[in-house]
Amino acid sequence: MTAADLSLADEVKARLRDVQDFPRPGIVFKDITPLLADPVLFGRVINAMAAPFRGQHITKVIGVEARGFILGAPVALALNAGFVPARKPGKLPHRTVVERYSLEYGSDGLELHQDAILKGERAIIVDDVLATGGTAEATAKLTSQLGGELVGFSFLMVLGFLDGAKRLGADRVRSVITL
Ligand SMILES: O=P(O)(O)OC[C@H]1O[C@H](OP(=O)(O)OP(=O)(O)O)[C@H](O)[C@@H]1O
Ligand SMILES: Nc1ncnc2[nH]cnc12
Repeated sequence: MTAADLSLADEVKARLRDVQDFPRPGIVFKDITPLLADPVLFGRVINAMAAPFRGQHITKVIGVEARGFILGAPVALALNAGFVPARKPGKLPHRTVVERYSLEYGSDGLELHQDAILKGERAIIVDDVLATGGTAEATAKLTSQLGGELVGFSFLMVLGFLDGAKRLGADRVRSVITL
């Protein structure tokens, strides 16, 4: 880690807002909206999330609804890759593949369009938070079902105490900060 990375991590940590007991009692919710409102910091975060995957011939970036859209679309542009939305059930209009999963505060489902990723395409998954890893694991399963080659995961933050990285394979997980 360089000195510049260290100061970015510190700035990101300083700009997150902790909201106690949201959306359930006992959860400390990491609110990224103060960071998104700062265009300079937002731009530096996107650059840092794309950096580990530059030169790796990524052709698709999959962003997970909803906060993963905000980060995933600019990361896709930074990597000169296409953007693929992984959406909550019933939102995508064309034929889909579906996975259900549980997360830190509930359970849900995700879908990809069947033609969103071609066989052998090199893809990464982008999201704001890695908590239990349920969401990212479901997205990885969808990518594999379509025949994509999942190169890795890029998160803004990893909640290290929840062990999600182990579930995904720690060597494939990159993040700007770990909490
Ligand atoms: O690692 P996990 O335990 O699966 O949790 C991480 C997921 O939880 C949040 O999404 P949420 O479903 O709350 O959706 P949102 O982005 O629409 O708020 C977050 O944006 C990740 O996608
Ligand atoms: N603690 C948390 N804060 C924000 N987003 C989350 N997604 C899962 N857990 C979260």
